[in-house]
Formats: sequence, C-alpha cells, structure tokens
Amino acid sequence: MKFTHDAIVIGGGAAGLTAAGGCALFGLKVALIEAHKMGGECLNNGCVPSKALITAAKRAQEARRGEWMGVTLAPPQVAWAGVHKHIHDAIAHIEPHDSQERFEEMGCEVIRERARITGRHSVAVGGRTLTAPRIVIATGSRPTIPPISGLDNVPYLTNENLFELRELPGHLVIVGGGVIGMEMAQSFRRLGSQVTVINPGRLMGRDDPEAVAVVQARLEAESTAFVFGKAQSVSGSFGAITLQVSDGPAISGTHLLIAAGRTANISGLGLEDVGIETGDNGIIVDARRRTSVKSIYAIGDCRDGPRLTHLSGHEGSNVALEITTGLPTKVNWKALPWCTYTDPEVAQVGMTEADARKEFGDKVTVVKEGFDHNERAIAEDATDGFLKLVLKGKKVLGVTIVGKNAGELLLPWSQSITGKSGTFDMGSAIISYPTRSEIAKAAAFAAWEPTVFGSLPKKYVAVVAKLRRAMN
Ligand SMILES: Cc1cc2nc3c(=O)[nH]c(=O)nc-3n(C[C@H](O)[C@H](O)[C@H](O)COP(=O)(O)OP(=O)(O)OC[C@H]3O[C@@H](n4cnc5c(N)ncnc54)[C@H](O)[C@@H]3O)c2cc1C
Ligand SMILES: NC(=O)c1ccc[n+]([C@@H]2O[C@H](COP(=O)([O-])OP(=O)(O)OC[C@H]3O[C@@H](n4cnc5c(N)ncnc54)[C@H](O)[C@@H]3O)[C@@H](O)[C@H]2O)c1
Repeated sequence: MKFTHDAIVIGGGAAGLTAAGGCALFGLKVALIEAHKMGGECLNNGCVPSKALITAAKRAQEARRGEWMGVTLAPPQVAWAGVHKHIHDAIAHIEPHDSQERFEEMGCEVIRERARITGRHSVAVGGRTLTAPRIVIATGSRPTIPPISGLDNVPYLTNENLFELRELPGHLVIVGGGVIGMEMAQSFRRLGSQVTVINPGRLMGRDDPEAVAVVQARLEAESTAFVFGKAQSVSGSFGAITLQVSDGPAISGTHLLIAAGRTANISGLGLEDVGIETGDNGIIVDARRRTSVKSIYAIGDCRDGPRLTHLSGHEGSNVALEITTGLPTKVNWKALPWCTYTDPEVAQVGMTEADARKEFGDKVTVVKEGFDHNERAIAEDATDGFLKLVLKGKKVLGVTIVGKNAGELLLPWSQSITGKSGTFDMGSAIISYPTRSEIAKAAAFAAWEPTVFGSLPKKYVAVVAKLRRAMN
C-alpha cells in the first residue's frame, strides 16, 4: 500500500503534540490534526489557567492574613479583570510552545480540521483521505455533565468557560469535590466569592484520606462550605440558581460550576466502524497503548485510565519511540506522580497506603514524618502536613505528601520506586539545610532506623570499641 504519511496523529494536546513532535524530529512524515485550539485542554482550559488562578488567589490570601511574623499587609483588593488578565497572559506566554508554527518547523503537516478514522490505516480530514501505517488517537476528554434534573435550563460553568468569566462570582456552587472542585473552591473563596462544594462521598476520592483531611480542614477554616450528597435538581437563572441535594438541603448561589469528572472524546471518530473497542471510561488499550486495532494507538485522556498532562506527554513519547524504532515500548505506571495544587498541596507517587494494603496486606509498613519537625517549615510557619512512606520491606511502593509545595518533593521518590535510588541512598544523601526536602531524608532514614540501630550493628560497634580500648 502506498501511504501519504508515516504517522497520523489526531489531537493537538499534550499527548498528540508529544507523539507528533517525537516522530517528526526523527524524520518521519507526520500529519498532526487539531480541530480546535493547539495545546488542547491543559493550555487553554486546564492546568495553565487553573494554576494561574490559584497563584492570584494565594496572593490575596496572604494579604488577608493581616499581621503575621510582625509584618502587616493591607486587606486584599481583588479586581477580577486583573486576575482574568493574569490567566490569559499565562496562556499567551506558553502558546508559542504548542503552536502550529512550531510543529511545522519540526516537520509536521498541521491540519486544522476535524478528523474521522475510516480504516485501519486511513483518516478522512478536510475533504482529503490520509493514509499511514500507524495512526495515533489523542482526542482528549471533556467535562462529564451528570444527570441533574433541570440542568439544561440553567446557565452553568465548566472548565471550558470558567476562565472566560467576566466577573467574580458572588456565591459559586460547585458540583464535585474532586481535583478540579477542590482547586477551584479554594481559589474562588480566597479571591472573595462565597463557595459551596457538593460531593456525594469522600473528597478527592483517589487520594490518601489522611492527606485530604488536612486540605479539607484548611478549606473549612477559610470558610468554604461542604455539603455531602448528590446534586439532584437545579432551577433558576443567571445570578440566582438553586440546587437541590439528594437527602440534603437546597443551596442557592449566583453561579454553578460542574466539576464531576471527565468523558473521553470518542464519539464521531468512526471507532465502531473500524472495530476499535471502547469502555465506559474511554478507548481500551494495552500496555503499549495499542487499541484493539493494532495499527491504531490511543493515548492521553481519550483512553481508559488516569488523566494528567504529564501522563499524556509520557504516553506520547512512548508511542513515538515505538513507531520510530519499531520496538515494542510498554508504558509503566508504577511510579506515576500526581498532585492537587490546593494549599496545602496533596502529592502522590506510586501506590497509596490503601492500594498497597489491598495488594500486599500486612506486608505493608508505613513511616510518617510531619512537617512540624522540619526546620524550614517551622521557620516559615508552614508546618501543616506530613510525608507518608508506604513500604514493603525497605522497598518504596508509594509516597503521599501533604504540605506546602508538596508536588516539588516527589522526584526522588519516583527514582526510588523505579529502583534508581534506594531508601538507603536517600537516607544517607547530603541535603541542603534548611529545606523542606529534608523530610525525604528523615523518612528514608526512619525506614532504616530499626536496622541501623538494631542488635547486629550494635554488637559490631561494641567489638570495634573493645578493640580500640585494647589497642590504645
Ligand atoms: C481545570 C483542569 C485543570 C487541570 N490541571 C492539571 C494539572 O495541574 N496537572 C495535570 O497533570 N493535569 C491537569 N489537568 C488534566 C490535563 O489537562 C489533561 O490530562 C491533559 O490536558 C490531556 O491532554 P490530551 O492531549 O490527552 O488531551 P487534550 O488536551 O484534551 O487534547 C485533545 C485535542 O484533540 C482535539 N480533538 C478532539 N477530537 C478531534 C478530532 N476528531 N479531530 C481533530 N482534533 C480533535 C481537541 O480539540 C483537543 O485539542 C487539568 C484538567 C482540567 C480540566
Ligand atoms: N492537579 C491536577 O493534576 C489536576 C487538576 C484538575 C484536574 N485534573 C484532572 O482533571 C480530571 C477531572 O477532574 P474532576 O475534578 O472533574 O473529576 P474527579 O473525578 O476528580 O471528581 C469528580 C467528583 O464529582 C463528584 N460527582 C459526580 N457526580 C456528582 C453529582 N451529581 N453531584 C455531586 N458530585 C458529583 C464525584 O463524586 C467526584 O468526587 C481528573 O482526571 C484529573 O486528573 C488534574
């Protein structure tokens, strides 16, 4: 068969850009197809705007603290237009990195149209049929809209229009106490909105409950309200919305944000015609990210599994490596990190304690170090939180960190889980004083403490001491 390209990549978000760029930089002929904005969710409606908003909110909160450490700041004055500008300046700053021009320079043919798969090796786009030995689906996800009666008749926000708001909400009602719900709840509260979060069960359900409790306590102390139940029905109009919680109260607010999970963008892609298997949570893939049609990969948010920018990027480079080298390349999630950028942050790499206990039962041990013993944290008056090391023997299965800048502390643990550096190496590393990363050494050392100061080393030391006394 004569092909128009070596690889066709559908979707120009973190996953698709990495896959297409990787293949093109190795000299393959690549078509990169994006129907909407280059950069996808992360740049335009996800990580970048949300983290910019979080930063503005932190600034307001610090000022709200008034007198602290002998320094008094004036109460914050929030001008939403300035916050909005900061968000969009951050997007504009990063945009060139994900731009059509940059990917064309790398050698991709960038096509700005909606694509549809028409065969094992063919894609229809903009009136053309492209063909390639390998196709990569990287079409991302969109907000899940839960079945809330009356929602069709009420104006609501999702992450797709939240960052376009032209005013600060008076009272923001958030459906969903997951990652988006919690990050946005704290930010809008800090900027001055009243905020109510509605969630049926545990907040941030996939994270360590002890860590989440620290965050929940902080949000409650900052007067975010939580209502535990399912959003059932809603009525009203812009500025006056009332939401009924199942077996719970009716909540009235000015704005409604739906943050109730994600749905893979897979409809209208022609998957069923080609025989690509899908499940409730997206396209089904194997460890190499191949779909049930082996010439077609699916990576990032559109496939079944965790949805994170760095994972989309990782899968993109993995698939690029497999396509360019022709060698099978499995994705390994053993040391997958994620972080929720609330204040304090909740960061996780590898297994949570609950996951580890499910798999390894009582072979699992846990070491916990609080930031209240970390001298930098004490000097900064930021001692909330802890590091929890989940171990099997001396092997790290996972680490949970809750505290200021927790996400920055994950890297050595990822090296440890993948076997590149053991807990002994970490426990004996020289770490700059005073830094919050000293907590890593403290926890690693605590895991070794019973062994290091155990009976055998003590016996050896006693022999050395005896010999020294005899010889001097
Ligand atoms: C508010 C929010 C905050 C977030 N914060 C973080 C964070 O801090 N850290 C983190 O790791 N993750 C975060 N995420 C998750 C992260 O944004 C996603 O995991 C990531 O962007 C997914 O990348 P992707 O390339 O798989 O999909 P996307 O970025 O969604 O890209 C898919 C692209 O495919 C295009 N497309 C779809 N169908 C077609 C078609 N038929 N033809 C052509 N093009 C098509 C779409 O237009 C889109 O641009 C956040 C998400 C949200 C919503
Ligand atoms: N820092 C980060 O890495 C980051 C930040 C934001 C988003 N994300 C990604 O974005 C994705 C989406 O996040 P999310 O917060 O929307 O999903 P989520 O799955 O984290 O949370 C959704 C929450 O909505 C609740 N919910 C569902 N239906 C409801 C109803 N009818 N009433 C009340 N509550 C209801 C669920 O119980 C759940 O707690 C995740 O995949 C996440 O990985 C990542």
